[in-house]
Amino acid sequence: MKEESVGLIIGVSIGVVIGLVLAIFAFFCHRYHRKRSQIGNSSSRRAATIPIRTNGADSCTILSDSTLGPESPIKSDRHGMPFWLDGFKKSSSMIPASGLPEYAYKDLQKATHNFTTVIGEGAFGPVYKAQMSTGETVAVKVLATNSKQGEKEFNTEVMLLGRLHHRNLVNLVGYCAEKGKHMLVYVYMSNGSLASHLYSDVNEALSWDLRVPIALDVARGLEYLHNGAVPPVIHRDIKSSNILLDQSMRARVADFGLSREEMVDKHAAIRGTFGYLDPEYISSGTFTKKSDVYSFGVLLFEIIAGRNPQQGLMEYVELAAMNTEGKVGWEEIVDSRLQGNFDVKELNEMAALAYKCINRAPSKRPSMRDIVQVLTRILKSRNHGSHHKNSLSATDEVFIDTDQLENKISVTDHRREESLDSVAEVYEV
Ligand SMILES: Nc1ncnc2c1ncn2[C@@H]1O[C@H](COP(=O)(O)OP(=O)(O)OP(=O)(O)O)[C@@H](O)[C@H]1O
Repeated sequence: MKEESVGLIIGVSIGVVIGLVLAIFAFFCHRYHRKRSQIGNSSSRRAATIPIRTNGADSCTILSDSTLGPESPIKSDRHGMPFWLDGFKKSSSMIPASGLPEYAYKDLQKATHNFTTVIGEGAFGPVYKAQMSTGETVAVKVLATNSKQGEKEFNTEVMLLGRLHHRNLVNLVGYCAEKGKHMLVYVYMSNGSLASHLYSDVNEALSWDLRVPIALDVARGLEYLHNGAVPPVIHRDIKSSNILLDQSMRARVADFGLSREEMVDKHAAIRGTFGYLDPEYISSGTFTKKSDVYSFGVLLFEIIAGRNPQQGLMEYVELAAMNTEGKVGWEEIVDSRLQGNFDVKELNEMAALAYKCINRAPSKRPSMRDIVQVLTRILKSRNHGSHHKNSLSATDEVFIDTDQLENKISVTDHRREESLDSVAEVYEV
């Protein structure tokens, strides 16, 4: 009996020990599997960082892989960084990211007759006209230097323009990053830059009738950048040589090498073009949408006067503004080549708008949306005759509070662009 109970106790003890071992094993197995599945989930949700602009202080949009979808072409390296941040070694990754096709070096070489068809030269490098074998004509900008800054601007253009589409922007149609060369391929603008029409002795003086629609085209391009693009874009270098004209003399905004989102960059060197720079930006180092508005105001005066802002245009404007004392008009600043061939009312309205844009206080400057509305109205009354009942005078403060409107009507960027377009279409009869 004694022996039997000892055996029973030993048996129970062994059973308990085995049970405990099994329980501990099962517990660790469970924990291990849970951890594995957590790792799996978190890596599939890990944020992919998509550089929107890599010029200067990088500004990024964070999208999760799940947002991108399982078939997302955007690949991250083991640190979760996109490949194309690493220079251009893996530039083909930019194709799906930018949505732009990559052109073959040899095709561009052939289309430009071995890079002999130069049509311009900018800070970025030479620009060539290229006749592709498909029949399309394009403009090819070749990055002249291998500097880091140049590469950054190349990256900026590809990433930025690849996602921006508007008929008043010079759309990027592709790029080439081959054989150590970096090239940007654009829609060809057969009438060259606005500057070449304002200042060239070869081209005839631009008629007044064309100047107002050109101003509206530029305003619409900028309005899209400020309010249609997600995230918004500030151009930072609005000037007449960055406005290009197509065969019907419709204008598009070009050159996004300096573009970036709104930012404070007190320590960075002032960038942009002398004569067009917002004084507030110079003193504070803060570049905002209103700094683009200032440059646009200078451009409007340049269009009116046919004078270069780098050669004292604004002093001339300030003198005229003092003389007018709000009563007379701006006739004295009009391009002398127009010799009376301009509409005085339109001129006064456009100059009054330009003067608002160059107000020293950014908060007193109109937004690009306001500007589009005013210029649209000017052209609308041109088409309807100057005695149109509902037309508004230049002195009326009619800037619509579109922010308030926006709160009421939630529209997608696309629809918003379309609705603005339909307002602006009015003059295109
Ligand atoms: N898409 C295009 N179609 C036709 N001509 C173009 C095109 N892009 C540029 N050009 C021509 O090449 C010139 C140089 O252009 P680019 O944008 O490189 O420099 P920029 O704007 O004149 O000067 P910067 O680089 O200093 O701003 C333009 O003035 C224009 O005459």
